[in-house]
Amino acid sequence: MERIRRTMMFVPASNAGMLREANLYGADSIMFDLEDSISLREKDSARFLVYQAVKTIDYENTEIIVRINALDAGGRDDIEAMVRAGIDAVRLPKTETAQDVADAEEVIAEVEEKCGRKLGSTKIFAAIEGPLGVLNAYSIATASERIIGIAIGAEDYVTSMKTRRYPEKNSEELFFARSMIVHAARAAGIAAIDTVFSDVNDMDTLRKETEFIKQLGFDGKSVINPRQIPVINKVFTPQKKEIENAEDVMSAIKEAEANGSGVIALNGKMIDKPIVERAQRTLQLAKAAGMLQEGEQ
Ligand SMILES: CC(=O)SCCNC(=O)CCNC(=O)[C@H](O)C(C)(C)COP(=O)(O)OP(=O)(O)OC[C@H]1O[C@@H](n2cnc3c(N)ncnc32)[C@H](O)[C@@H]1OP(=O)(O)O
Ligand SMILES: O=C([O-])CC(=O)C(=O)O
Ligand SMILES: [Mg+2]
Repeated sequence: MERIRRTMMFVPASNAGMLREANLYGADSIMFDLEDSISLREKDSARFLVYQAVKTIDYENTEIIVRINALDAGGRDDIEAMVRAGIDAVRLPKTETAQDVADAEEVIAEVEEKCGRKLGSTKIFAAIEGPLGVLNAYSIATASERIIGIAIGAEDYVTSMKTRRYPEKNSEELFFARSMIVHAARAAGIAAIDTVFSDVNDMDTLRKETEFIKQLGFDGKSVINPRQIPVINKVFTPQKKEIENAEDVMSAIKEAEANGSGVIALNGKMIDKPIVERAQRTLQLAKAAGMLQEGEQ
């Protein structure tokens, strides 16, 4: 079954308590951070803590991702330890070009070979956090067979654009970058993940922002605090009414096909191929979110 990625929670890797409890909050993916939430003097101990955590804690079926440092700032050591620990994917920060992905992939492949892991088993998420990366989004998204998704990192992006975030103005400063990233991901057939929302007490704006990025086509959102998870998961989980509507669409099109037609009206609305594909997608997501059993519909 397809992996659902509504929420990817950043967990600062220097905090042993957070590492231990990271799986308790219902995030679809956990993303241990070795990069910007870790001070320089804690980098080595944080890497060691994540290695131990991944080796010894049962995170069950949750996807385990680690955000590494730039290759010339400790990232090679991060890859060495994380591939050995057996994580699912590496998140590359501040990806600017396809070459950045190729460079990381070379190190990952070397370590896989050295420690006997299956070649290609460590996947890559590339975070795009600056204007050059945005302009190169499609070549980044297609730079490696290992890439399973791209994400926008808005805090660094607005900083490099010499602006700031304006959630109170519908985040218009992010519209171009979000559009580029979601188009690149869709054209490449991989996941598109939106950026963090930094006010951990403003659930109302978080919900509105999540509804908006869902409207653009994103699969999910990066998270910085457990309290944000239920808000985002709810927006990205098909609701009962949507599931019922998708089931009605599937029944209607079966009836049309039985009568030799590819189009039919349901409650005054036209149903044909793209609408059927959307209904199938809703049912797939509902299954992945545990709302429907495998085999239903
Ligand atoms: C721009 C970027 O690079 S963003 C990515 C890097 N940044 C991060 O990873 C930051 C992650 N988030 C955090 O560190 C924190 O949530 C903060 C600093 C934003 C807010 O901290 P607080 O106000 O103390 O959080 P809060 O009071 O809601 O914490 C409640 C509980 O959740 C835990 N928690 C909070 N955030 C996280 C997290 N990201 N992962 C795991 N557990 C967490 C706390 O340890 C606490 O647990 P406890 O009740 O057992 O003590
Ligand atoms: O990737 C993210 O959403 C967090 C981040 O590093 C940024 O916003 O710069
Ligand atoms: Mg960043």
